[in-house]
Amino acid sequence: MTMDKMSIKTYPKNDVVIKVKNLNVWTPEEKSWWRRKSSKPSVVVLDNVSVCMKTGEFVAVIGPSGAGKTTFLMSMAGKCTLPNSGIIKVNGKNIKDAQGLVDIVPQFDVFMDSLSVEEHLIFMTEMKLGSVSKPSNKEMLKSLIHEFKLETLSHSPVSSLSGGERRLLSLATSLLSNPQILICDEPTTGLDSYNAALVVGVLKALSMSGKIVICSVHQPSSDLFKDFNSISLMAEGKLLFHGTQEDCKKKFERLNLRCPQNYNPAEFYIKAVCMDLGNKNYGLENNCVPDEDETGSVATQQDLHGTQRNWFRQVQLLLWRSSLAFKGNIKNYFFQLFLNTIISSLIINTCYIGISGTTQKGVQDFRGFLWLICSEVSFSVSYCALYAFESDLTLFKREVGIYKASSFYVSRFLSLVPRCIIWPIVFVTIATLAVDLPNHLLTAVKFTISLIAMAVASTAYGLGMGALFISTGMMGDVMPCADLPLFLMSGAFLRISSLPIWLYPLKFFSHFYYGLDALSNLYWRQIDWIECSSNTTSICLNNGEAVLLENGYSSNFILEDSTGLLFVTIIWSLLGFYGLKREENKGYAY
Ligand SMILES: Nc1ncnc2c1ncn2[C@@H]1O[C@H](COP(=O)(O)OP(=O)(O)OP(=O)(O)O)[C@@H](O)[C@H]1O
Repeated sequence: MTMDKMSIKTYPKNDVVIKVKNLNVWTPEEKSWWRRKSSKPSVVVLDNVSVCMKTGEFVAVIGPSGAGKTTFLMSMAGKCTLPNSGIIKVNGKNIKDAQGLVDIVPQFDVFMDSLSVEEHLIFMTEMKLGSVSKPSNKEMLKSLIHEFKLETLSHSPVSSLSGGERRLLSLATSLLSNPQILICDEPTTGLDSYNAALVVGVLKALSMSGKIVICSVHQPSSDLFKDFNSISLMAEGKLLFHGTQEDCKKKFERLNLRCPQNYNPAEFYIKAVCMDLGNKNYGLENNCVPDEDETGSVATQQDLHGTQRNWFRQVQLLLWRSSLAFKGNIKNYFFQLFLNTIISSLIINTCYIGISGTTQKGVQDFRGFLWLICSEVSFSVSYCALYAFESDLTLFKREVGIYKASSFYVSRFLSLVPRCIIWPIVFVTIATLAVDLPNHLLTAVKFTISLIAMAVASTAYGLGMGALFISTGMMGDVMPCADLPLFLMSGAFLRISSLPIWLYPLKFFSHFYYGLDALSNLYWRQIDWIECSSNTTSICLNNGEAVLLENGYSSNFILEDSTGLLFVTIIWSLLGFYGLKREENKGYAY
């Protein structure tokens, strides 16, 4: 596909202007908490940048490494995460009010890799535009798939795409909302010359269709470089030049810096500014510097929340996407089900064969049995939930603004609910087969319902822990430390009645306690008589009530355990949501 053949279906040709005035960006000063002295001083990243770009401009932002190109692009897209000052306006509107007019394609493409190209685009269309069944949205989707030559790939998983194809998919995704200004960070880096030409061709066609296309480019070949009609030359956070290729050439020639024939002009300019920075004044060739009296601000990514689908639709769409990812991963799911439930319940079943709580020896065994089914279910679901956000954190931070953090959290939680139902059913069915349960079927059903409620609370606990420690990656280290006091509160290892008074409130946060309390009550309340040997010298527990009393379990267990598990679920969900929101506030991932 060449640029000439490429004819991006347009999109109304409206004039668009982006003006940047006195843009300053700096890194925050870091102070160590034990000394007042700064441990990392603030560094200027962009130094008083002012520029104006107009419809049809295809801008190459060039400069040496660390010049501030990415920061400049992110600021213009309203996604800069560093402290900043200055004004950025699109068509006279403050950038934060210019929602949907600007979109960015970052250097690294991030997708949910198990989705197919078509599924990804449908998800994005639904999220950004609305129902794909609406004729205009259907038409937009079809034309983008066609223009970007993605038809043959539409059923391929994103993970199987080449670098160039992923770039095209990123571009198509950004163009769904028809932004007037498209910003691309190093769109050709890592691509071979064919794919680089393909991508640049597409971008040039877009600029010719009336958009402003701004790209940072690293070492573009001479052939590619001449496709750009504007250059922004940057070094050390300053914008040294902005204008046409011809003007740039003249400017350098006036400074006696002549690009040798057959030499790549982009490389020449970069080399020149690297060697001569500070000695020569390149001047800013910019024909529309913003008016003095203009006021406004640089938007942060949080300001740029465009129109979103309603919350329930967001949850539904995110669940749909998770289900697609799940379908691609179904083998793993069954393997986990086999290992976590079938194998471990078979082991328990084998070890506890024939036990009954009606003998003194059986009391100890049955207590152990109840603890094991409780802990196995809880640990398997909570540790699975612990890592649920980790793999998708970058994706979530890329999609900030498209949907709410709360809908992402809720959809992730809901996607784990089937596990909370299937795991206990399989576990209880197998594990209780060999033990002696009074009213076997009914008791097993009651066990299953209690374990399902406990599994939901354990999932909330795992998700909460995962979200709170996601950025440090320390959730796997922290969780066992939190598990210890929580399962000590279960009453399986330490009588609850013998807990020190100050530790007592902790039991109200323990899902292990509520789960084991429910199972114990369900079982021991049905044991009216426990055999006591006549020659025993120790205290004899002669019925189930006595066992419950000795452990310190509650008498009003249905109400206490159900409200307790609900309380634990809510507390951990709120903590987890706070953790996820904190990640969202850290800003866009670029
Ligand atoms: N979040 C940040 N925290 C600290 N320093 C930062 C941050 N973002 C950028 N910088 C610093 O700002 C300077 C400019 O970075 P930027 O990524 O914008 O440069 P660049 O021109 O895009 O570089 P390259 O061509 O190597 O990608 C660099 O020195 C970088 O270390």
